[in-house]
Amino acid sequence: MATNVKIFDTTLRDGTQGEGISLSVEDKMKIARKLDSLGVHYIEGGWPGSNNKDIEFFTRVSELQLKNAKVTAFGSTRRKDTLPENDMNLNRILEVGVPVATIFGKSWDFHVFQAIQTTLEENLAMIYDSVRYLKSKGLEVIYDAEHFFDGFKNNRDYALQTIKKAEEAGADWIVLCDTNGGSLPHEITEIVTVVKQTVAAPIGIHAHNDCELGVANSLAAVAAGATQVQGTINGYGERCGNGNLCSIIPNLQLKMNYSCISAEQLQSLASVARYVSEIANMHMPMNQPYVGSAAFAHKGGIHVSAILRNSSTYEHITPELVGNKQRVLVSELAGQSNLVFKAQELGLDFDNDNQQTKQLIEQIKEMEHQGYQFEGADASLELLIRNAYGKLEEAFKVESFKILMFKNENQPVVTEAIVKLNVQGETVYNAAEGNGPVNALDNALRKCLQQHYPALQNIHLSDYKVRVLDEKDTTAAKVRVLIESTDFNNSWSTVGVSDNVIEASWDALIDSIRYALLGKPKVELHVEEQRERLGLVNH
Ligand SMILES: CC(=O)SCCNC(=O)CCNC(=O)[C@H](O)C(C)(C)COP(=O)(O)OP(=O)(O)OC[C@H]1O[C@@H](n2cnc3c(N)ncnc32)[C@H](O)[C@@H]1OP(=O)(O)O
Ligand SMILES: CC(=O)C(=O)O
Repeated sequence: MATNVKIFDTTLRDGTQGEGISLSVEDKMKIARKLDSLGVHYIEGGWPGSNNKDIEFFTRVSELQLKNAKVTAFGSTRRKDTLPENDMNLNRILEVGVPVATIFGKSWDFHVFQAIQTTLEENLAMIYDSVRYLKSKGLEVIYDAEHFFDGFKNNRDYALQTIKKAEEAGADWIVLCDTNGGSLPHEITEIVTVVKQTVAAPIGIHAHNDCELGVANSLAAVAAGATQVQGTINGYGERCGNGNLCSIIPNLQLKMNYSCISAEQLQSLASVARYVSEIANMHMPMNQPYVGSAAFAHKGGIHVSAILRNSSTYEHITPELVGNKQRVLVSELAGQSNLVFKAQELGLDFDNDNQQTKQLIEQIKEMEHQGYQFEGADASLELLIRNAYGKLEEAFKVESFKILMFKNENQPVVTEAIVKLNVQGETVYNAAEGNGPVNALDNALRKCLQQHYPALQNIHLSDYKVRVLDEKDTTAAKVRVLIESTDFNNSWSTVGVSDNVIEASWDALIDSIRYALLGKPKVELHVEEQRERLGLVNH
């Protein structure tokens, strides 16, 4: 039977020590609920001795009625030369009413002298007294041996004495911390093996990522006998972060045959990772292993050709096991197989030997050479594919557009756009103002189309990015514009390229609206409505 490994999540404590991350109480509550449904065993909610926000989280967390996780509060061992019952940090842990306390103490003699400036004996007493005090109050106590690996390398005997003190005082877990993240996997293996022979309490690992080894070191510790892993979602945390649970959990479970969470819970991993990144307002790297949007995205034509035959040729696991999915990108590196895959996704039927497919691939490669980028503009790509195979019914044709901008001194700039379209045989002409040229064009375009296509009112632009393609030409440089649009249920991206930023924006905008109108029938106006629109109604 698979050995159980307990997952201790410290996103809400060590995760918030990462630069740029600040979570409100409400954010912490939302993340705690997600972590609980993911099935982690411990949620470290914060340090009640540090701030009122964390205290409020602990007082409110019972509202969540968590099903799987125990909530734990963090703190340090008592201050030097005091009694534990007089120590504010320890008492705050008791006051917030958690069932589990996680306290850290010093294992590195260098830190005892330099950071807390006391004697080796007093540090041992601080560890013993603090664990004992919390145990005497009935709490489960997790003892985090800060800098254990550095301490072991510097003074092995003393480092081992510190954890023996914690065990003697009744600690339920001894967690070995690679606090500075400087250890290598083989060192972790050797040291955890020695610790296993020295203490009987269950061992945990808390590995920082400063050598990009947070995950590898956590796995090495488990292989050497640790049965608790502390880490964070997406690896957030102090400096370079903590061991990333989004990689540690699937590695333990899918590669090493340990059991952490259920197979069903594992399938929510990618969505938990994205959810936490949204709440933390941290960009999620697309190439993040297991859970990133590119973790199973195939770009090279050789790869796509093979995965069409068998996905395992270029995928180390089935993406759905962690709630992710396979994607195929089309770019200048594509072969015909990439297009065949895309076409199948769109429900279009064509094969490799088709002459049109070959021409379309050439067209895409040439356009990418000119500066287009289709892997970030799925909707423009779909329009191109549909057009090439005669499956694109155009809702409208553009006849012309014009932009006027004027500024009087001390007055804001006024921008007006005039757009002329042919909407299935009918010429439509409209003008609109906007807070810039792209906004004015968008408004005029909608005015032309809205009456025939009411669905447009639910569609808006959610992002607009401009990238200069050849900086050396400065203001005359070619630019690529990427527009993201949404109708609240779906979002799609389109691209335009030109040496005129307005034209590039217009092309991306037109693609966005065309895509939005795919498959939408034109609503015919009654004679009265047409007369009203043309201003021929007598009021
Ligand atoms: C490895 C880790 O990630 S540990 C967690 C680190 N996280 C944080 O520090 C975030 C929260 N911290 C805080 O809010 C504050 O630092 C507090 C409230 C804990 C302490 O604030 P202050 O009392 O102003 O102390 P300050 O932060 O300046 O210095 C740390 C103090 O803790 C003491 N200390 C450090 N580690 C320990 C320990 N394991 N046991 C006991 N005391 C400790 C230091 O000796 C120092 O006290 P001193 O100045 O009397 O020698
Ligand atoms: C306890 C902790 O956060 C560390 O040692 O890194």
